Parts: sequence; C-alpha cells; structure tokens
Amino acid sequence: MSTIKLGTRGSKLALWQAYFIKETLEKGGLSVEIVIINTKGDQILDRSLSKIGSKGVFTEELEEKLRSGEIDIAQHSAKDLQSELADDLELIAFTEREKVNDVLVSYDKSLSLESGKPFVVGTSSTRRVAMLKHFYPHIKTVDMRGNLQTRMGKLESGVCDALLLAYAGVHRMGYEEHIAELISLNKFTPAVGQGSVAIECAVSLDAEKKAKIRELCNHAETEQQLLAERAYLRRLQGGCSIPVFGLAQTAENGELTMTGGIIGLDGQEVLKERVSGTDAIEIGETLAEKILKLGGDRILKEIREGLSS
Ligand SMILES: NCc1[nH]cc(CCC(=O)O)c1CC(=O)O
Repeated sequence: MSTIKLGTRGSKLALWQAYFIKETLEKGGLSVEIVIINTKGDQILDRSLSKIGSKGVFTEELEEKLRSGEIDIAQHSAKDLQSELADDLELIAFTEREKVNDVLVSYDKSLSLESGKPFVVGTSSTRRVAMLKHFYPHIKTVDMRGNLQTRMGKLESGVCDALLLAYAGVHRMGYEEHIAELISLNKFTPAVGQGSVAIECAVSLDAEKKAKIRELCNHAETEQQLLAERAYLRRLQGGCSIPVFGLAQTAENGELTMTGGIIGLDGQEVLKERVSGTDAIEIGETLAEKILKLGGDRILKEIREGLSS
C-alpha cells in the first residue's frame, strides 16, 4: 500500500496525536508521512472562539486537503470536530478514549475547587465557565486561549492561579505532575468527544486503505460512545462554543448509557438527563429531544441571541 499522508495541525498536542496515529499504523505495517497544516484556529489567538465562530476553525484547511487528495487522512481531537460533516467526508476511526475528566492544573498543588477558597481559573471554554459559576461560585475566571504551552506559560506568569483542562491533553503533554485536582464526572460532565482522537478522510479514499486504517486505529467501544455523543450534539446543533456536555459510557454487559445536558452561560440553569439503550445514535437523539423539551431549546436560543449581539 502506498504511503499514507496524515494531515494534522501543528500544535504540540496535535503533533503528539499525529505521531501516536503514525506509530499505530506503522505497527500494522503501513508507512506514514505527517503533513502539518496551519488552520484559522491556530492563527487567530486574540479573539475567543465563540466570537470568530467555532464551526470548522480547526478543520476547514485539513478538509480542503482531504478533498484535493494532498492528504489521505486527518487526525483531530474528537472534541474539536463539528458534529456534522459534509457528505463527501467521513470519520473512519475513533481511538480508545483517554480518561475523560477535566482537571485543575496549578503550580500550587493545594488548590481545590472543593475547598471553598476563592482563586482565579483561566479557561476560554463556555462550558467550563458556566459549570464553575454553577458549582463553584467562589471561583473567578479569566478568558484564556492558545495552545496548552501558551496557557501553562500564562499560568506560570501569574495571569491566573489555575487552569481547567481536559486530562487527556495534560497527560499527552506531560503536565501530569501539575494536576492539583481531578474533577468529578458527577459535577463536570465533559465535552462531547473529549479524550478520543478521530480520523477523518474523503469518502473517495481507496476502500482498502480505509479498511486497514480503521482496523488498526478504531476502538469499537469508544466509537459507540462517540456516535451517541455526536448524535446528541448534532440534534442540538451545538458547536464547541455552546455549553453543551455529554458523556456515554459502556457497561459490562455492553449497554450504553449517556448522560448529557446543557447549562446557561451564567451557570444558573443546568439541565441534565440520562438515557440507556443499545443503539448509539438513537440514545443520543433521544437524550437531545428530552433536553430540548425540558427547556434546552430556550437556553440554546438565549445563548445564540447573546453570542450574535
Ligand atoms: N479545546 C481544545 C482541546 N481540544 C482537545 C483537548 C484535549 C484533548 C482531548 O480532549 O482529546 C483540548 C484542550 C482542553 O480542552 O483542555
């Protein structure tokens, strides 16, 4: 089989993931060349993602090159991937999910959200800001974009006392020693897709290549979880700048349970529900319908009106 061209963003986290995929494919006997592609999301660092419009800011350039055949596959943090792909593109694999929790990262390991002591947390995620307001109203937040290294630098220079981040990225970048607290999943349901790496390609990619890549990289349980979560997000039309959350988990007997909801930007109102079953897409869609009926449609409308003003 000819060399697989793997497109990736150039951040250290993206490159870690790209090399992980490369190694996985090479162990299976394929040869892989990494192609680094700059995206709008990497270039615009002075505005929050909710302002530049989150849809595809990290994926558009990669998708153009999938279409043109300059690259065969692209890797993305599944979390950063929009819930709806164009008809000529598809996801062929989701890697085994890393621990899904968010973590509090600080040079002061005694810091704890649970302690009740006030301090400043740097984050640009609307979900995390709203969750902090809801569960930990004594915490102040400062908006913080940029890659993990930039954020760690800002933390070090005292812009904030702590960062709230996905465990997966912290682990991959080797910052585990600065984890002050693992946030409970009961309070902080993570973002849809957190912790897994997704592989995207053009539908037109050679079928044999597709099958081989899927065989080597896809983790069946994670895939079912992500299908449920992405169906949920799709029905809600939530991009990554909308504080929607969702986590599907697989029980011993194979049954899938998804917990998910939405939170108002000010953290006042949280809607959260749980749905179990065997059909991943159905679970995600049923959960979305429940949340919309409970008032999720109104919260979404309020958020969209707020964001565009
Ligand atoms: N939003 C940026 C982003 N996209 C993926 C990860 C971490 C890795 C992952 O969840 O797969 C992060 C950093 C973070 O949210 O802390």
